[in-house]
Amino acid sequence: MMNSAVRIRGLRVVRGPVTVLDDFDLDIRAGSLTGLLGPSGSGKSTLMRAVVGVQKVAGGTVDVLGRPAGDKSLRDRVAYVTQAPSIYADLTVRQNLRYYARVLGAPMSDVDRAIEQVDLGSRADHLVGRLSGGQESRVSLATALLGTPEVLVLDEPTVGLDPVLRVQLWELFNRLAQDGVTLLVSSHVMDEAERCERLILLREGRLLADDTLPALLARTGAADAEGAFLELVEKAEQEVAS
Ligand SMILES: Nc1ncnc2c1ncn2[C@@H]1O[C@H](COP(=O)(O)OP(=O)(O)OP(=O)(O)O)[C@@H](O)[C@H]1O
Repeated sequence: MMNSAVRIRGLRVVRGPVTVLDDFDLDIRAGSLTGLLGPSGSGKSTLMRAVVGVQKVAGGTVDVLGRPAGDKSLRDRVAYVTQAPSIYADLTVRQNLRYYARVLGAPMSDVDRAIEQVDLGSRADHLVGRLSGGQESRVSLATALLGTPEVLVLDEPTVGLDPVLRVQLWELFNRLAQDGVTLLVSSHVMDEAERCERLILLREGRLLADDTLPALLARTGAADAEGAFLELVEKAEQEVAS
């Protein structure tokens, strides 16, 4: 049996007038790097919110590390970075991280390690308010690396980053997974699929595919993730029409 870090069964989420997820099942293996891909509005953030336990759900179960999502015992075992950075513009990078380390009860020695991991060593004493958007989102990411979270849920962490930095971050995610961390990382950039061990393709709250990139390409005959996605969308639409 798979050693699941995340186990979702029959999840139903309704936001306003929209049923975003319905009868949704998913297992994420412990120590894996899973890419959650799909167009804007497909339900990626909603799914991530459910995994970290901040989303009101209308039905089904979400278990993380064997506990219900959002359970108190998961507080320092699961880290979540949203698209909106929750860091202080009037503090330096290091001051922000020291603050979060204190809040989380993480050792102060984690601060410099996390700053190095996101490649912000040369900016450690700069005010966050004076950083670029990409640098700012890396400070957010660094806060999630404090302590030793077993599950990292990252909502579009590479948005606004240049290609070199994006590659570096995906390398970091892969290294963390090799060290046993379970990562769920969303993106609407299909070519990021190449960097994940496993892909989840979402469209309108439906799981279009849950596979490795090579398997997905073989199955669809497409040359890349974007082509595979379009192929699967077309197939799904034909099924609905027939
Ligand atoms: N606060 C909200 N109230 C009502 N509906 C919402 C709310 N937030 C999101 N939705 C709806 O839920 C659906 C899924 O949104 P979600 O943010 O999960 O998508 P996403 O794939 O993460 O998109 P993006 O890449 O743009 O962040 C969309 O139809 C959206 O309009």
